[in-house]
Amino acid sequence: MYTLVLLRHGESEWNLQNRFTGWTDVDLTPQGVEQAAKAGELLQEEGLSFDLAHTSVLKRAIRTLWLVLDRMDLMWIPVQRCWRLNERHYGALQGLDKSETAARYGDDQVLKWRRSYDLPPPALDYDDQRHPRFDPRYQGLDPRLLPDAECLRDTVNRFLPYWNDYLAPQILAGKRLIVAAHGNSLRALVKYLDHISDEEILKLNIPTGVPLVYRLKEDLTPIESKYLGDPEEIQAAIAATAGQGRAR
Ligand SMILES: O=C(O)[C@H](O)COP(=O)(O)O
Repeated sequence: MYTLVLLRHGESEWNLQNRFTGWTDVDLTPQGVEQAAKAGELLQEEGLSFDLAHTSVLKRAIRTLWLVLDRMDLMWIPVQRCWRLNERHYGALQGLDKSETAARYGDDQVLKWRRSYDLPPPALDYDDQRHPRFDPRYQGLDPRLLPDAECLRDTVNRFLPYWNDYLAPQILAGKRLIVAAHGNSLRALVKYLDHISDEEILKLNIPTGVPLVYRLKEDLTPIESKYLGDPEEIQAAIAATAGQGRAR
């Protein structure tokens, strides 16, 4: 049996402001910092440890990982960062207030943009200065790989090569991994691992800063998965995440 830990970053500045974030590189709030340290504590209390860590190239996930590893006295383990673990690209919605967007386009439309498998949000303009092609961290990549908006299917497709090339082989080699990433890049992984249907994935919300522990069989199919922490608080955090896209 293998163990794999997934962790969405702690609360970010734009989570707090309820704005679509995607590839925008915002930092953690003080509460997000606290959530990350608490996640480290919970992981340690659970008796877990790690050999390798993976994260995106966005600072809310990187800092969350730092705080977890610091809390666990594991700052020395190798960390691999990759754009393939980034949040789903939210296209032209990035920066907009989620509730205001729902008031304008309707709750149902925003739910589809946030949670459907195959409906991408409106794309960022190719010449928009926020387009990833202008960001130095993506300079070495084939520009055709860079998204201007993604539906979850697109995120699954860019995430899977990372699973196949790094995560799965490392787990099979006996390495204990933690993956600190984002609400929708982790939905992509959970969908893949748990074989969640395109319809059911609409209902999956992952809260900030709560470790999700998977136990996997030898063939990497899940035996079980569970969040660490107080079940009521976790349910409330999941419901709050789901509710962010409704008009007030
Ligand atoms: O990119 C974002 O706005 C959040 O990290 C995830 O947002 P969502 O829960 O609205 O998909």
